[in-house]
Amino acid sequence: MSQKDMVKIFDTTLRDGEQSPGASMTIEEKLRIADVLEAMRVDVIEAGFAIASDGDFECVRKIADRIKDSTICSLARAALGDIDRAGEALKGANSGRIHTFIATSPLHMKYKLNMSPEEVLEAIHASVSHARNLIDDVEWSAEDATRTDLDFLHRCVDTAIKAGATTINLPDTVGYSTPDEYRHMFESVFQNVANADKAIFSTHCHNDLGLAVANSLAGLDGGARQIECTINGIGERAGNAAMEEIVMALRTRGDALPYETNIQSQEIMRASRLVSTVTGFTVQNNKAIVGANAFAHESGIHQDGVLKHAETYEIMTPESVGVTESKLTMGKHSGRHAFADKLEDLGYELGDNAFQECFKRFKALGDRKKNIYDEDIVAIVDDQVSTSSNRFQLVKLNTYTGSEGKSVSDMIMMIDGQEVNEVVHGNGPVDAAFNAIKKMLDFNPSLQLFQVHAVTQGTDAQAECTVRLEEEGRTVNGQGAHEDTITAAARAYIMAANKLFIKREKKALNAAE
Ligand SMILES: CC(=O)SCCNC(=O)CCNC(=O)[C@H](O)C(C)(C)COP(=O)(O)OP(=O)(O)OC[C@H]1O[C@@H](n2cnc3c(N)ncnc32)[C@H](O)[C@@H]1OP(=O)(O)O
Ligand SMILES: CC(C)C(=O)C(=O)O
Ligand SMILES: [Mg+2]
Repeated sequence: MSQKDMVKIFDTTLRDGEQSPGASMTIEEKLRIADVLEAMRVDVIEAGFAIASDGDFECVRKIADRIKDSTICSLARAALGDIDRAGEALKGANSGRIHTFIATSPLHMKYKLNMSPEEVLEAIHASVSHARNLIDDVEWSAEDATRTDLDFLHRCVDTAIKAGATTINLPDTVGYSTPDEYRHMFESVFQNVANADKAIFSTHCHNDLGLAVANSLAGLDGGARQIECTINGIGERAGNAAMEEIVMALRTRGDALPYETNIQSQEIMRASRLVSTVTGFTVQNNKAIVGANAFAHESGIHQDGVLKHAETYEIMTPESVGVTESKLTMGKHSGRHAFADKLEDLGYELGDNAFQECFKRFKALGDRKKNIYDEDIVAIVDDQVSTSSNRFQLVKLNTYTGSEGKSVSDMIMMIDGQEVNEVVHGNGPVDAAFNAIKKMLDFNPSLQLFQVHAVTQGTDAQAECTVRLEEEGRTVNGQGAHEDTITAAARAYIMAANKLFIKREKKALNAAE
């Protein structure tokens, strides 16, 4: 039997999440998100704030009619009209909840509500009792609980429970609290409110200081058994506690956090992508659990570790959150183990020398290029493999060019094991490079084709060049790849030259026989 306490997950992506500036969602989009939340087995879905608009009312109504496995909830101020509207929208729900709230901090009571503490207590009693007359499941929230005087908070909670609230939520509305303070607030309420055991207590933390998840978990230690959160942590200002972080913290650190949720964590990625698409809020790459880099490794030491045993650098499996597999991102920090693994994936089997040469070129490319794609590695390997045993090889090329005057090519080539250097002019950098090769090899074939394309996207993409040369009726093609287009062109030309010389030699041999 499990020793862990169950914690309800109350998702407010469709209510507090939608309060993020720019995150408005259509009814159809909200229905799609509600479907995914139900599939994740979220306990409570806060579908909207029914009084806010006819559209919000319709959203709550339609979600209540459609979703059968999760409790559907609507927010309502401490106002009878709000509560009636919420009750109306929830009529079709299998399991409905009215969530009514009022601010309890001195600041909010004085400046925003213009109400005395006694008036707020009366409003709590009136609103919760009214809601209980409409529905059995009533949640009451003390808005700005963390800046509320504790003695007054005890009285408010006591009043709400006496009036029939079944869930008591103590939000850190402005993300002001620290974990110790937040835990202590719950402990204080449990110690000072006689009937506290009659309700389930809930956390609702905002992320203004980046503490929303830590505070929510501290709330569990204080006795809360429901957490309010949103997918991707969206919500008012800096957002709410992120559901995926809470769920995976509880799952991964069950040893330190003895709580369980009903959430099907393999649905997390699907939910995250849907919310991101619908709201247009991209998830930052380094976002915990759902960021593009959450299961990606670029540095060689980490890649080596993950290849040998994933747990060296992964504290949860990618599959557990719905990611197919971890990603070994190839880049300048990668090492030989990861490069060998990538080559195997791409179907290459290289000998030792070719491997070392390709790895050297890959590292050099990594120094110049931000993202290295599979296509880049294929281009390097194909280029290297097809040129490594050739008589003529490019060692170094510098070109000097501009909008005026001739271009200059300063090239070193290896010709039959000897380095040869030429500095040659041309009409543009490619012409200068080709002239240098012609001079060093003392030949003058006709250029029939010169074609360049980018291997991947971006201005730092490698160029792949094709050159076709013709000499005395013999035609050959050469290819070359490099992040410097002129170098790629020179490599292609030299490859074609190698083929042409082989053909020449064959012809001479045939003639001699
Ligand atoms: C912490 C939170 O996330 S709270 C939820 C915040 N979400 C939203 O506000 C989104 C939806 N809101 C809305 O559509 C609108 O604000 C409505 C429909 C609720 C109200 O609109 P309006 O009647 O035009 O009022 P407005 O928004 O300008 O002001 C809010 C009023 O509600 C009062 N109020 C605020 N909270 C509460 C409360 N919990 N209980 C009772 N009254 C409240 C304010 O004091 C103010 O009253 P006043 O008009 O007497 O000064
Ligand atoms: C309405 C309440 C629960 C809220 O969103 C908050 O206090 O942040
Ligand atoms: Mg909130």
